[in-house]
Amino acid sequence: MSAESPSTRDSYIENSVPAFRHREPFSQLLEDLQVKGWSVQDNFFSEDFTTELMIEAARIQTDYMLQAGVGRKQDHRVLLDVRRDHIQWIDPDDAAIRKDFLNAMEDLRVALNRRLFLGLFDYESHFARYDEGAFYDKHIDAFKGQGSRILSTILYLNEDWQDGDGGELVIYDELNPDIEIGRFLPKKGRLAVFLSECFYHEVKVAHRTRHSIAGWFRMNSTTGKSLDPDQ
Ligand SMILES: O=C(O)CCC(=O)C(=O)O
Ligand SMILES: [Fe+2]
Repeated sequence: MSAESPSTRDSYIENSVPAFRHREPFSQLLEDLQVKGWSVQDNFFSEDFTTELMIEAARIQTDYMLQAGVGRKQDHRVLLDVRRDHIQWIDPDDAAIRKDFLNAMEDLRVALNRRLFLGLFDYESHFARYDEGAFYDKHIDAFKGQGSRILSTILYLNEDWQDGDGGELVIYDELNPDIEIGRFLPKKGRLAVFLSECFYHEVKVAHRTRHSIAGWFRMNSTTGKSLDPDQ
């Protein structure tokens, strides 16, 4: 008998493009998170699946994208000296490959809760495009005890990304955010995951257009008095 969850098996078989390359897609990622709180995996999804997502990313026209901002809800501001990417949120009602992506991340959410008891409640995500010259200064995705974002994910979609193309994700040490602990090119199929409250990170200036899907697994911060909407 296989130990995998039924939902993983279902999405492996039923998606038009299978999301995962094999039947134990999460084990290394879960182990890394348990040991060090972050993980970078190459070829996390099947090649065809990532290609479909890249085609989708390239189709989004600038008119339908937002200049990304900083802060949530009423604190939201566009600060061009801090970040320069354009984004488009993925909607739970979206169809086709976007839906398949959300389903695959739902499988990951269930696996994370089962293995690591993270209590992840939902997932919000957006396509992001960094044009030549765009960057995102060093920042943290959630402040301790304040945010509902628990785990950050970024899937990179860029074919043939070379050293000189810039746009690296830099991750800083949890205890001493002055120390760089990892630097990763945004290569097609690479997935970066880290605890949102623990790791400062930054996107270096991109020297060509850089596509990705950034997302956050969240806990449920809705209380009887106030609703905690996504985005
Ligand atoms: O694209 C990346 O490598 C990181 C993006 C990021 O840090 C964010 O959107 O919060
Ligand atoms: Fe971030």
